Amino acid sequence: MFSERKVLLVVNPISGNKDKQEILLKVAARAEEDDYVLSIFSTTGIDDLNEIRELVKNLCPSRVLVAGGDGTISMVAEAVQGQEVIFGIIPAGSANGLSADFGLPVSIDESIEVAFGENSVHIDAVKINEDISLHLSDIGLNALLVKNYESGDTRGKLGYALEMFKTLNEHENFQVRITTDQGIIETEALVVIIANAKKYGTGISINPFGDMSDGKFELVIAKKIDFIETAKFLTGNTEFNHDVMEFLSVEKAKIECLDREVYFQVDGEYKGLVRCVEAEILKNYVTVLVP
Ligand SMILES: Nc1ncnc2c1ncn2[C@@H]1O[C@H](COP(=O)(O)OP(=O)(O)OP(=O)(O)O)[C@@H](O)[C@H]1O
Repeated sequence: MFSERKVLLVVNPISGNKDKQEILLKVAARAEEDDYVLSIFSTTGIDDLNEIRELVKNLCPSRVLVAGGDGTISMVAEAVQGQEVIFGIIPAGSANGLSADFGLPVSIDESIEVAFGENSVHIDAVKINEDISLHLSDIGLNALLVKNYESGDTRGKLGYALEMFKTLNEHENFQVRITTDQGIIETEALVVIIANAKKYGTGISINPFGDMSDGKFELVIAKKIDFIETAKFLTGNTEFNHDVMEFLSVEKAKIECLDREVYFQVDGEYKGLVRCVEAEILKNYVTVLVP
């Protein structure tokens, strides 16, 4: 039987290069106010998924709150999936793309208010090979940027900006074959994005059709760098030149890189080089507290 009054807070101590003390103190105060028994789990970066899964099974909290970036949020969503909990987010990463897509407030006080509130939505996830993505994953240019960022010395938005120059120089297009129930596309690509959501944490809206609860995900295929099409993206225009950009809304896809292995990232976590990814929607994956 799940207790109504237990809350687990999962904190990533290193995300976004931010001290989490204020969050811990404020969540503790709010939990006490609302008569919740609070437990805290601090991630280590090693086997967190299994440890949190076990902890949630044993503790039976009714709410699990996460203070971290997108990688931590996705990992905890996977850990609590299938268990009877609702999921609250206190944005504490460097980019916080997922939180932006949910329209979550950026201030700690307001996000704690939402995380202890009653308003929730079911959201889908995308299973990509063995990984779970709630937000945006991709192969190609952006995944190389994530790889460079992870191995760089500077965290936060400045870190991304510094690595962008290096990444644009290093990147090469690749040949890809994409098989869906809408047919087969074979093309050269700069990046293929598997998008459950709309925006990267930088605020760039990459998928104007994104809806995390619609039972589908989008494939965004950018074939080359084109400033006019990029400007259209940024201004929310959805009429694209199909020689440059292609969108598909699907439940399942197979993406094969034909000429070489390509960089792959899931919700901001670099996963290595891949030759093939298979993606499938998992409908109503978790329940998330929203404003
Ligand atoms: N205690 C820890 N020490 C080192 N790495 C950790 C620790 N806890 C979690 N991690 C790593 O943090 C990553 C997830 O970070 P997350 O996406 O939440 O934040 P972020 O916004 O990416 O933060 P940043 O942008 O500063 O990396 C995972 O790779 C995970 O292995």
